[in-house]
Amino acid sequence: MGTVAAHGLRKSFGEVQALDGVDLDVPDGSFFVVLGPSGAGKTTTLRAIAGLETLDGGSVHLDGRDATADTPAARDLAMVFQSYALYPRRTAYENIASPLRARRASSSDIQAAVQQVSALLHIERLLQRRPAQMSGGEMQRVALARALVRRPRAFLMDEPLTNLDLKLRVEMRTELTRIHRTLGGTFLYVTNDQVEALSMADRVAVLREGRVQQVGTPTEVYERPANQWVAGFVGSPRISLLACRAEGDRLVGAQGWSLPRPRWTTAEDGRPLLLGLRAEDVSVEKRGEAALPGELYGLEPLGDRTVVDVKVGSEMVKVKARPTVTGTPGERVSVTVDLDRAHLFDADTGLALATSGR
Ligand SMILES: Nc1ncnc2c1ncn2[C@@H]1O[C@H](COP(=O)(O)OP(=O)(O)OP(=O)(O)O)[C@@H](O)[C@H]1O
Repeated sequence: MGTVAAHGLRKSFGEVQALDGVDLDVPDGSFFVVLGPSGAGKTTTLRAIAGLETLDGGSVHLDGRDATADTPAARDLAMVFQSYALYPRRTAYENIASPLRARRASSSDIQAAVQQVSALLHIERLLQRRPAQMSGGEMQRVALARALVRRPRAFLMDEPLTNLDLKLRVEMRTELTRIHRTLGGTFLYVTNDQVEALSMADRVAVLREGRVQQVGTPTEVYERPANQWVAGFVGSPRISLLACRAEGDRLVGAQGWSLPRPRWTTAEDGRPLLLGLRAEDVSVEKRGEAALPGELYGLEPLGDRTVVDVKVGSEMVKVKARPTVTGTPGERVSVTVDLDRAHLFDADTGLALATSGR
């Protein structure tokens, strides 16, 4: 078993309210990612769960038992940090073996366990090297192996891929998902990288200023963001938000445009709203009924696609287009909107509007 539950975690550092009532329910065997920007409280949350931080309030339950007062060792959790924290004078083998030695396992058991985890991480050829003789990515694998070699209740991982170059990071994302599937333990992983969160997690909690904004599958968080902030934080290019209000069967933009009111929205007339458009749900290539008149502002070629910036009045809409798209700044264009995929937020509260039947 490996369920981790944190309820109402509160922690301040002087003036800074790092955790402001964090609730997390991490199911046994899940790959659970806490996603948030720098300073959101991700590390503090992990440290609190690990027992490394004294809390101002809240509780931590492990496998259903209150562990709030337990020592870090009694919690039986393994931490992996972005700094590898390997013993510099010991070989990779000795580093990986160290948690088992501390438990006085027999040397044949240690050898079998180190071999098994090294095969899983493809690091057999590194076992006799010391940290100074390894690359960052290799050290990261050894650090992971050291965490994985014992079977803790859960693994807590604090941005473990941050120090790797892009290629290795992409590789390690796939590796971690594979390792999770092979080992079947509970992974609680924190990151500020939405691609990591969306690609690896089976559940994501989005954290901002010490508060959980939304918990859901990656698809739910992306497709049905609970509020304007989550919509803006998750997704690249960033979602475009246009000020508007509902009037009868129309949606009327502050910049003078008007679109048919989406059938699914329950907004009352006149309330200030924000229309959220993801770059893949709009296009500049064709004209249609639901179109925003605009002016081409710039093109950002990204190889497999080009992001087109279109100015609609004084607001900007980002459009994902084919790499072959052409245009000159200043040119009049029209942005076609897939209204069934658009989002509406209350401009005052930032909350997503209740939808009917979507
Ligand atoms: N020991 C400390 N003393 C004072 N302030 C702290 C301490 N630890 C964290 N903080 C503050 O608490 C807030 C949350 O920090 P935390 O490290 O948990 O954020 P984070 O989401 O992990 O950020 P990052 O992605 O940059 O690591 C930040 O404002 C940080 O400056």
